Amino acid sequence: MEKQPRLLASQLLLKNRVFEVLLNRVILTWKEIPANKKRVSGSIHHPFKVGFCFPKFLHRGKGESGTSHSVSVSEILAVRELDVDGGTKDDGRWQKMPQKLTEAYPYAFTVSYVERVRQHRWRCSDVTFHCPEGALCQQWVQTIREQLAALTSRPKHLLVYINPYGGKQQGKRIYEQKVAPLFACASISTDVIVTEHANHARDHLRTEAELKQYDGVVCVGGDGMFSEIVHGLVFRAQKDNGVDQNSPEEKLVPCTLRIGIIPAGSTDCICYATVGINDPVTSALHIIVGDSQPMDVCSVHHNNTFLRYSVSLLGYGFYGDVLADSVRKRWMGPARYDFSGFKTFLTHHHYEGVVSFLPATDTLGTPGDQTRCRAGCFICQHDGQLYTEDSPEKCKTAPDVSDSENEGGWGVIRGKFLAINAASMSCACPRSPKGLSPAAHLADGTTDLILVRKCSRFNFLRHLLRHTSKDDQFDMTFVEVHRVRRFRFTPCQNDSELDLRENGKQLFSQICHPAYSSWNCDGEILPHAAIEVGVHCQLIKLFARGIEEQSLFEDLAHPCAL
Ligand SMILES: CCCCCCCCCCCCC/C=C/[C@@H](O)[C@H](COP(=O)(O)O)NC(C)=O
Ligand SMILES: Nc1ncnc2c1ncn2[C@@H]1O[C@H](COP(=O)(O)OP(=O)(O)O)[C@@H](O)[C@H]1O
Ligand SMILES: [Ca+2]
Repeated sequence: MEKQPRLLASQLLLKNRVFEVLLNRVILTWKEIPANKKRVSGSIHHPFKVGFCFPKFLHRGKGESGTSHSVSVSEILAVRELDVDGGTKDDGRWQKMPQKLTEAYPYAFTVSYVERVRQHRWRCSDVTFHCPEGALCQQWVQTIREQLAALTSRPKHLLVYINPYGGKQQGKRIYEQKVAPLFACASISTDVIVTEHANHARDHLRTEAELKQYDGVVCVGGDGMFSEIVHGLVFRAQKDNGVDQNSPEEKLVPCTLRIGIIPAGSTDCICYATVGINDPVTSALHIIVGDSQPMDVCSVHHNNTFLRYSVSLLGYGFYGDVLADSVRKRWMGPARYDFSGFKTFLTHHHYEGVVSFLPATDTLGTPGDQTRCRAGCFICQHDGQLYTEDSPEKCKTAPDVSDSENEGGWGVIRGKFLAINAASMSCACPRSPKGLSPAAHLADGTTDLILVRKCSRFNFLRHLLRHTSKDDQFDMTFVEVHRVRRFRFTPCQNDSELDLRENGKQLFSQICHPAYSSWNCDGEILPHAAIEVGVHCQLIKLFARGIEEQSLFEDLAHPCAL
């Protein structure tokens, strides 16, 4: 690999120890100089001469050197000059010989950067380097600033919506205390709107917001609030491009503005599944460094009329009933889902209907894969397509699409279901870290259709519990899963119920066993049970990068090992 040209190299003071500090186009490194190799030690003679020289790395071998740190330039948040003790800092001339090491380094600058701590959590760390000369200090600050200015993917101006009532009603406090200071540190300017009612953010984005001036939209809230932002932005993109949302077959125009999620809701599965953790500071840092993660969006129609978009879960039966029951219990906060979940489990209703679906036969992955959608996912980079122009030989073992009996053909399944779930991403969340469909992809243009047929309470409990353990929740006789591009659902009444009704026991039947459930669409109840769903590959983009592999971020945390 070609070596990156050096931009700056100096010996600077950090916490009273001398470090070799090096900046090239991609990385800032600082490495302690062992006492025996220091050119400057406790008694100082010519501390200023070290400034502009370009010394070789003094030590490469292990054990010989002191501590060494590196940070990728793309993960530096800001740099600022520090106003250190003015006593020794005058017009550039020295009044007297400095007695202490620190006196010989009277200028300083601080670099704020992303530090990875455990479990995908990011923090903002500061390191302050002391310089012997003001000019050198300024040169460092200016060079790093120029490097940061050249990073074009970073947002400069953001539109922020805060739902003050999401989750535990902490949205405003979380933004003001944890996020706003970081945006200010990174010189990001913001226009902040605290929502006053449901759909405030959606309607503002649909009509009023002057989107051209922004580099992104930030959503402080939960999955429901994120859904509002998606609806506003997707509607706006279609309106501006003359696309009719009501046509289920229409190809939608992608949104150009990226969306950042500061988690402050109840489930926060979209944040969790795209970042790996629900942590406001981590999310703010992903926004600042200008990450980009494309995501699929499902459109939901009823009788050729547009109903809603879904990004995470479309659930009929169990998850629909949980949501319907929890709506009136919002006062309980996030615990409402546990309460309603338990209650719905006990009622154990099943629903009859017909599911028809267009299988995604030409994709690289399957729902049973052990591989996971992670940062830089290979499958998502190819839009989930099996054949790409640049790699026709890549997938020789895959079935020949033209021979497949499913080509253009729809599968049809009629049955009695406890749950019908369509997960267009894993839906990982703190409740289920692997999610509803662990192998689903964020941006492959498909959704995983999970059909849970009528079974005993005991078996359904086993299935639910497997969402929280290593065991495969799909490996059960009453569960099947299909990776699909489109699907339809038509409810129908159970024959046995019709019999009951004909026998004049309607009331009993309706109370004990309602014919219809409702669809939970990213936390919203849909007004119709009969729906048609299509996946729109990579319709939106998030300020995220997907979940980082543990080993990858360990390497990045110690890039000297690379
Ligand atoms: C007995 C043990 C049961 C464990 C089952 C664990 C499965 C959990 C899978 C949850 C998948 C959640 C998908 C996300 C849905 C959100 O869009 C929605 C709305 O979230 P919000 O209120 O806006 O944060 N939340 C719910 C629970 O429907
Ligand atoms: N100011 C507001 N007052 C009442 N409801 C709001 C307000 N702003 C947003 N909402 C709605 O609150 C619902 C829940 O918000 P969300 O942030 O997802 O929290 P949670 O995860 O707790 O459900 C969303 O459907 C959103 O439309
Ligand atoms: Ca997908």
